[in-house]
Amino acid sequence: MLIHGVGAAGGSMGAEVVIEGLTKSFGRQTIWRDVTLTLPPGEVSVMLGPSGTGKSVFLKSMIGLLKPDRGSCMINGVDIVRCSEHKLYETRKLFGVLFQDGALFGSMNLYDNVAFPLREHTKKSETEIRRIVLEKLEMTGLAGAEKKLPGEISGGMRKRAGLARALVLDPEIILVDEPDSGLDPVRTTYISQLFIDVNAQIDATFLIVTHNINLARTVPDNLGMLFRKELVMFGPREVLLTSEEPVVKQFLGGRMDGPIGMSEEKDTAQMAAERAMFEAGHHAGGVEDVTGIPAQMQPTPGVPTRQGAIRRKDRVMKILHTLPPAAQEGIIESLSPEEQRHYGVTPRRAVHTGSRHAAAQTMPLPTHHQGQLSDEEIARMPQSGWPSRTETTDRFRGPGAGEA
Ligand SMILES: Nc1ncnc2c1ncn2[C@@H]1O[C@H](COP(=O)(O)OP(=O)(O)OP(=O)(O)O)[C@@H](O)[C@H]1O
Repeated sequence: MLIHGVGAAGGSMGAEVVIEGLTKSFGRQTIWRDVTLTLPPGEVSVMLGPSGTGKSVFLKSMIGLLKPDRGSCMINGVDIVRCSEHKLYETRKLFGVLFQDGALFGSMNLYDNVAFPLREHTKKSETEIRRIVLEKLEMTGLAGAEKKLPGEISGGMRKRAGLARALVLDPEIILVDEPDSGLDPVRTTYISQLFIDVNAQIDATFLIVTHNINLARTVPDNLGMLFRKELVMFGPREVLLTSEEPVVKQFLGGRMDGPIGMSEEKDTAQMAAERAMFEAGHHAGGVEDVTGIPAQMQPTPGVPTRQGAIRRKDRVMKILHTLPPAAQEGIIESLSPEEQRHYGVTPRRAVHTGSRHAAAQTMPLPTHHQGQLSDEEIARMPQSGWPSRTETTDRFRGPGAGEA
């Protein structure tokens, strides 16, 4: 998607979202409990989870459309769970939300749909509104489609129009509910590329909830997973993509072999019976040979560098020693030789095989490191070797393990 007329990422950076001990039930049914995680500013995070685990409820709780029973969700010093109606109204303006079908008004053309929040929430003149609407339509590849009604365009276009509308109030946080629903894999990749490009242009914090494994493996900086009413894990993408946690492994492989069953979770007897079947040779489905950490999607050439990705490098290097060995290795391998020197780390494997490294070799290397840590800060970073597997995986297990 070509992006014209939009400058380098400027203005404010995305907001950090700090969620602690968040619990939500409807009557006696607990949806999830004790969810603790931090969405780092300007980074892209994906929340995975089998159907019905409450991913949509989670998004709605973040914008105060649903009231959690316990816990807090802090954004710029405001707790969405407990703040006044007035504060909630103000804080909601920081969010851009892209609902599954774009949630457009069927009787309004795209121009009026995208202009709607500006007319509703600002006192801007129609001239100013026109400038903003056309800019956002251009950004989302919809220039020229202003007069179309939602019913006259494809599902992918409706989603992009929903995104254009989510962008008009300059959001600091963008929430996306199942962007791939109803889209083919190619269109899903295009919309993913658009998220990365928009993130690079406006540096907003993204949270995308999805079932889509491809998207989860290639788009975000951070991955989380909800299962059995809890946040199983949340952390840098490399942690989940190399995780041995059965539910994470099963989900990312799209396999039948594991704790997730046909409708909800399996009981022990069913799991054992199925295990025997898979061991006897029945194919568990999914993509078992696609494991490890694929290259992350990058902004389209010509689009500014992602400030969130730059900050993330320093952030993950600071917590590197707390991560499981396979994740550490993945992170170190994702750095250019210059960055490895800058952070004082070396890849463990001297000889690489596989497509990821081959791809990395053909990419132009940055001419200077992209992190922002001073030499002194790097000197103070714990580089105490490789921690033991048990020590580190425990940190990424269970609801208490939410720090990104
Ligand atoms: N307003 C509500 N009142 C009562 N129960 C609700 C309400 N909203 C959602 N639920 C219940 O919460 C659970 C989680 O729903 P949610 O839509 O968040 O799941 P999800 O993970 O987004 O699923 P999917 O991937 O299928 O969209 C479901 O059992 C649903 O019935």
